[in-house]
Amino acid sequence: FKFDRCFGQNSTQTDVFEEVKNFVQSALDGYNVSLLAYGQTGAGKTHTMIGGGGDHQGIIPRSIEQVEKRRTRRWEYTLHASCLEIYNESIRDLLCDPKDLEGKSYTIRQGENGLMSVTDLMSVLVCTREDIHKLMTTSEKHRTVKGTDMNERSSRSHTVFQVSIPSHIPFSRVLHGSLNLVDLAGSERLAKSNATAGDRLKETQSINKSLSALGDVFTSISQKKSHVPFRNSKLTFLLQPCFSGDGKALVIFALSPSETSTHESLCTLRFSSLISQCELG
Ligand SMILES: Nc1ncnc2c1ncn2[C@@H]1O[C@H](COP(=O)(O)OP(=O)(O)OP(=O)(O)O)[C@@H](O)[C@H]1O
Repeated sequence: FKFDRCFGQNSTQTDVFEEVKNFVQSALDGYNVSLLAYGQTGAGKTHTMIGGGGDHQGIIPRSIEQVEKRRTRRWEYTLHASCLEIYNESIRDLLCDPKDLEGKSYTIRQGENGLMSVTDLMSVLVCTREDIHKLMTTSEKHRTVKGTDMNERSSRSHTVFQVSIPSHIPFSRVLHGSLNLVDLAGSERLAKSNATAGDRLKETQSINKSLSALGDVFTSISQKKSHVPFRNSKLTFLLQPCFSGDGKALVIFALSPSETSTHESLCTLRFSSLISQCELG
């Protein structure tokens, strides 16, 4: 397998972030940028994307901060953030109090400019570091996490942080870039997480189906097919602008060092191999 970069056990999130810094900033130049964390349960996707406090902040808070920092007096832009999860192929607003979800209908719509929007989704203006932290705390509180044999706080959904960035270049046009930071649900086999019955089984089947739809999209792109099946899952439909046209995508693969995870690690590496063959626009 060939990688762009490999980080070992002693790497810090700062090492990883140094690599992605310039990438996320291209959202300011009008690109639809997505950064996804992929891997089996417990491998460290959420740790990488969300992280903890202080020096242990993950990629999501660092990226939003990084983009916010580039504001100059000549280059005006605003950051509007929203956060959703895709659970059993349904969208939930993670910034909305669960008590207030009744009557809301979350549907993905494609605008005339090709960009996606989700109806009824809450969007907040982000101006300061405190705004980012508030956003992270609220969404963390509302995410669907359950204990499995592999991770006592396993994410059972795909979490998508979206930042839309309309920016006005003086005497020029308005750009509509976006940053989509995605913490994917685990890619493990059913038996591995012992999710073999009830709700947990349904969740895992739904996760596997949508990850397989993501794989189908990358297979079609790598084979330069005229039809790419974006509409086969909510996740791929939502991220369509990032995987075509003015899109940019970067995937971080999280691997478990344990020998018992060899099968899952190989599957993850095969997926990474497929993605490295894709050319976007
Ligand atoms: N690089 C790391 N350094 C320290 N702790 C880590 C690291 N990676 C993961 N962990 C810890 O391992 C546990 C599992 O990690 P995490 O929740 O990020 O996995 P995940 O891949 O998101 O799993 P799931 O798909 O089940 O949500 C957590 O307690 C996390 O803090």
